Amino acid sequence: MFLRSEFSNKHQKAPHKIFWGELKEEKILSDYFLALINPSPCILASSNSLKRSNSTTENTQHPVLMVAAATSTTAPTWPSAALHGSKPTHAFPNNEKHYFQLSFLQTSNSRVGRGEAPAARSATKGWPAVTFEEEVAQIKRLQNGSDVRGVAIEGEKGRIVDMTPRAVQAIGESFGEWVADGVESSEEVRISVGRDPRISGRVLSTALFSGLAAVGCKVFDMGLATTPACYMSTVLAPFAYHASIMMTASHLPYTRNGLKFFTPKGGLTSSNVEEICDRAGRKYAQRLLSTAASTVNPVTPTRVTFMSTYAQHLRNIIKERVNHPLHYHTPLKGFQIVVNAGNGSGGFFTLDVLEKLGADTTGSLNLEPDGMFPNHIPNPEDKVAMALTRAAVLDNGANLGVVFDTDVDRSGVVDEAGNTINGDRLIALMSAIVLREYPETTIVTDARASVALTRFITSRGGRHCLYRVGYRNVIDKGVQLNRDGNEAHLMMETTGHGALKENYFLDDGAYMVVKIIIEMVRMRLAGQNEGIGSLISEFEDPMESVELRMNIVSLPKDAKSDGAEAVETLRKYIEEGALEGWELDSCGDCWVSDGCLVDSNDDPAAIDAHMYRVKVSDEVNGQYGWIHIRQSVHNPNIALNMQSSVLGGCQSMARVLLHKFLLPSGLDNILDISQVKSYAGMG
Ligand SMILES: O=P(O)(O)OC[C@H]1O[C@H](O)[C@H](O)[C@@H](O)[C@@H]1O
Repeated sequence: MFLRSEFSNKHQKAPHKIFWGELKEEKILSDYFLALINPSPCILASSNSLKRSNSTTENTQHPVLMVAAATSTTAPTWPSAALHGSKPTHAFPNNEKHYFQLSFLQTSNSRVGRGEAPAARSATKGWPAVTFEEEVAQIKRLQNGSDVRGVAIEGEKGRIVDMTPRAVQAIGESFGEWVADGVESSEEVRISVGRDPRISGRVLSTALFSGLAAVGCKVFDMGLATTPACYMSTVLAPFAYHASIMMTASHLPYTRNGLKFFTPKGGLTSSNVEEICDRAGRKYAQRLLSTAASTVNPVTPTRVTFMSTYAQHLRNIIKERVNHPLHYHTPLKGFQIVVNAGNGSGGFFTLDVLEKLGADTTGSLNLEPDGMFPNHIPNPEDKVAMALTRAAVLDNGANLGVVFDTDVDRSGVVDEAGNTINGDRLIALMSAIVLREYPETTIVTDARASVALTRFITSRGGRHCLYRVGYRNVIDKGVQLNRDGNEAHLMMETTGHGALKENYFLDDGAYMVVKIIIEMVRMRLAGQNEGIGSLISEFEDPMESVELRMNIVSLPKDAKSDGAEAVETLRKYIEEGALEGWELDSCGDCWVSDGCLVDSNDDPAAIDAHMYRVKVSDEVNGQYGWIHIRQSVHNPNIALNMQSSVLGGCQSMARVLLHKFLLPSGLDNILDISQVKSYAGMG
């Protein structure tokens, strides 16, 4: 009898799917292995050799099949040296009973993956059936809010490859069907695909093309592209595709990859993506459990050079809005703008937008796409990225520095004095620009924004709506406010994601920069020479601002529900008055003037992660800070953000959290609270 279960490998500190087996005959085991690995070369290692040769197994391009002796005293000794490039052979003493745990740890560039050996499984007599639901769940777990994200190549300790070509193919098929369902006419469904420079992009996009083509879609390959460009390919003539997919994992490590989906109506919502992943999971599982071999059939998509049309579109916006009285076609003449693309997809902005408009871009950094991101993570929240850009601006005496994330849906800037403008400060800058154009408009942000930002917005006549973390939540809230008659022109997350009503409500880092550049030129034309940073000179940073994480240490399948329970438990503690001076923020109809949020408003989108913001006061200072607790979108952890207007305020909040909540509630059994302990000075 064989059992199969999830299990945490203590050496790898990560969950792995395992096969538990009691094996009597050499033949069965070796047949199973041969069928499973054939024809790919693989490494076969015992748990001991794996322990000893971790580096070997992690660096290899071959799948690793781990064979760990479990409880048996007669467990076989596998060759301690890993076998490369050949099928494993091992003589088992006949007619002896052996107990094994078999686990696929990692795969790459391989036709064999965890859960991807259908023929082998069904052909192996007596081997346990893999449950359909489990395989569906694997694909469903790739959903990350409104995106798909997963590990595409080996390299991360404790993470298995789950974004495999077959998974991507199945998602492509179900997205193609989903799009076709929404197309009224009988015309052929046309879908474009772009990607960032990640090294897994080429192989995975081949799988995506194949999936889309398999359900009858005509596929257009944009090659290296940006996320906003993918959306724009659905609206700009003559392209106007029915839909588009951007393959990217944004600022995540080079090992990850992901998908973002668009139709002319905008980005898909979390529930759309859930539906697509559910459908894809069924396809994937059916295929996996059938005896028929399944392969990724290569198709040749039509290659399009959309990025040059998109760059021209951005140039036209700048030309038209600046409307330069002397040189209409080169409105950026006389400006030096340094771009740091972080070796992601943003380099085009320097060459095809700024230089063609007359800007000097000397001093720009990391423009060459490189899917290993050798210099730093392309991310405007990254300290190195911002510091290098600041240095480049100051060294070159530039007027502006621009930092893009990998796929250019986020950006940050540096003003000519070297002030870095990201997070809340970027929202303040954009608010100043937008409120000039649309007085009294509502600005929607996530609830990690500072009280000072609310003050900044309201003092300029605007209204501030704080909403749930997650850029789609923020954007959807803005869409809903407009639909309900509350004009909201700017929706921005503190991560740098931002959308404008005038730009299709599209999450678009390039458009933010376009707006800032237009304002910079406009200011100079109006005789204001202080530079863009002067628009936020009154903005105050919070006295203290901290983010801590608590990893959820339960089994992966329980992590989501355990995370939700932890967050909900804090809510109950606060509602019951267990934490003196702590009060849940609430904002009734959801737009407010003085900054508050409880995540109880599940309109327009269903709650994808539990989160609350809590106001914190004491007798001496009155209300001095807030704490925001939430489930992470990407990883099994709880994020804690705190801000305080008094020195030591964040530490005192951390202490209360530790002693009045985490320890008494017993949540320290499912959460790793070491960061909180150490911040509270107790670690
Ligand atoms: O939950 P975390 O790991 O902190 O990530 C949260 C962030 O994830 C992505 O980057 C989304 O694009 C953001 O909208 C979100 O704020």
